[in-house]
Amino acid sequence: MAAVAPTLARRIARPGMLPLCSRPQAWGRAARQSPGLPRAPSLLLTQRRAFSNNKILVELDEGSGIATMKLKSPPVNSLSLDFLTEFCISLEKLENNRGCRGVIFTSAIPKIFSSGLDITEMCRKSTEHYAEFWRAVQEMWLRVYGSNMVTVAAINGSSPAGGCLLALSCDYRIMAENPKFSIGLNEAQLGIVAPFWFKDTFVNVVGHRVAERSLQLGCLHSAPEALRIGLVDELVPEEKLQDKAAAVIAQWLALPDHARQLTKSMMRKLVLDRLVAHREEDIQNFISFITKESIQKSLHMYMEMLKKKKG
Ligand SMILES: CC/C=C\CCC/C=C/C(=O)SCCNC(=O)CCNC(=O)[C@H](O)C(C)(C)COP(=O)(O)OP(=O)(O)OC[C@H]1O[C@@H](n2cnc3c(N)ncnc32)[C@H](O)[C@@H]1OP(=O)(O)O
Repeated sequence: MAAVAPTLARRIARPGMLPLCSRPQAWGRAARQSPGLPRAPSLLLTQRRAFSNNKILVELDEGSGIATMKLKSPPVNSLSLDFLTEFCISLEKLENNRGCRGVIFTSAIPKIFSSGLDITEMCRKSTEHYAEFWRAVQEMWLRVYGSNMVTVAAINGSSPAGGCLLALSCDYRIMAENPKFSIGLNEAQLGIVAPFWFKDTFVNVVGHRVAERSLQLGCLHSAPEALRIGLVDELVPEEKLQDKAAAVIAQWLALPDHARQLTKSMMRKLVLDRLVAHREEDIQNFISFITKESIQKSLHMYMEMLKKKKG
């Protein structure tokens, strides 16, 4: 894993290279193993494979074909460049493993699913750094939103902004029914703007009106409210979250893979293609926005506010 990471990091970062996700993902790929094929009962019970790098723990149950990607980057699972690189490597490994047909994303950090993009990656850095970071953010979204596998977010904590985007990019969202946990695209509260593909993903889940209001106000919705507006699909007690997520994936995998995958592609292709077609422009747009002095000040003030809240 350590030997692969720098290569992939470079591939994500180099503007001249074909983006990894320009390869067909949810479309044009051979279907995975068809459902309903008998599996040896012993496999169902025993075969588990785990691999881990620094920030993500991956466990694959070979009997069911369901993997769990546990985010474990203390203190708050912020999406740093290193984290995003590891995330994409882990997901690519699963995507290339024909024995894996579904993934659960969850957190190993109590009370926090992900705190969103690492704000320090957006403060006082070089243009080259911003380009590399933003390409990695795009890559994460392209890979999850375009995945051939069934993807479920088991949201066991708060999930603002980029963390919410990760959940929104899945096929299904289950949240722990703790009213203290919140989720939403709160970028406006930081004085920044959710990019068009964050917005498109949000609109595709909750509809235009709810998305517009929530985005303009930078809302963080409590778990019950998230359920009410359709931002998450169901709430369950935290201790039942993982079992429920696996049960949902099994249900989705009961359908023929090719039909599910082509349908997913049909629903998502337009939005995915829009970013793929405008990837470099989107990076330049991010750079010109984030390097504005007023934006840097806003981010600085927000970080100070987080620190004060703590003290
Ligand atoms: C053209 C387009 C331009 C721009 C688009 C950019 C899109 C941006 C998307 C984003 O995702 S921006 C990030 C938004 N995230 C947030 O607003 C979350 C902020 N964090 C919190 O609300 C809380 O930290 C919490 C996640 C609810 C956890 O609270 P808790 O009380 O448990 O921890 P604490 O606040 O003390 O934080 C611990 C530690 O972690 C630091 N931290 C928190 N979040 C981030 C983050 N996103 N990035 C970097 N660092 C983060 C926090 O400052 C503390 O640090 P310290 O221990 O050094 O004080």
